[in-house]
Amino acid sequence: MTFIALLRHGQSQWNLENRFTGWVDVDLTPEGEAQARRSGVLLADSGVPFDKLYTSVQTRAIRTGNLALDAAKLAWLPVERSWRLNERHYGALTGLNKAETAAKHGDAQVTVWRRSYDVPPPPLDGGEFDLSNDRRYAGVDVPKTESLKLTLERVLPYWDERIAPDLSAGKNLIIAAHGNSLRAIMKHLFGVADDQIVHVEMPTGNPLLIELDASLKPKSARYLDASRAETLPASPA
Ligand SMILES: O=C(O)[C@H](O)COP(=O)(O)O
Repeated sequence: MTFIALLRHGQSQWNLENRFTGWVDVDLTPEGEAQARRSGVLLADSGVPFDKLYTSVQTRAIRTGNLALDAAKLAWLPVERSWRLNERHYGALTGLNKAETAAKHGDAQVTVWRRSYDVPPPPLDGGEFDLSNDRRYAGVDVPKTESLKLTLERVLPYWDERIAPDLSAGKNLIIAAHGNSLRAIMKHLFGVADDQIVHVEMPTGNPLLIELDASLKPKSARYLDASRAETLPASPA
């Protein structure tokens, strides 16, 4: 049996301020750092011998992974990072306050932008949150906006080429990433229907430990901090 732990970064400064973040490189709050350390203790307590950490190239996920590994006494684990595990790009919503945006455009529209499968927010048109010249993205066609579908379409090649082969080889993995890149992975793993993914949420800093069978289908799944768990997809495919 093989295990994968999906770990959304701990609370970030813009989680705290309730702002759309996406690809902006916002750091953890002290509470987020504590959640990351606590995640490491929970991962160690699970008894799973983890072999490798995957992260995005965003500071909040990188630091969450590092703090969790430190707390689990696993700072020696190999780490691989990819922009393909980045948060979904929030387009022109980036930087805006979520409650103010709902007051302006209505809750229904904001739910479509935040949780629908294939409706991207309006595109970002330059400005301070345009990261196309950030050297960490050299050679990457930095998106101007992404739906969850577009996010899954750029996560999946990395899953197929790097992550799935490790799992098939029997490696137990931790993926430290983001609410929506991890929702994309959950959709893929659990076979969640397009119109049901709206109901899937992932809490910050709470590892979701999934046991996979030989064909990489979930056999069981549980949040390691049960007191902050979200509902899991109804029936694993
Ligand atoms: O990018 C963000 O704003 C958050 O990390 C995820 O936000 P969401 O819950 O609005 O998808």
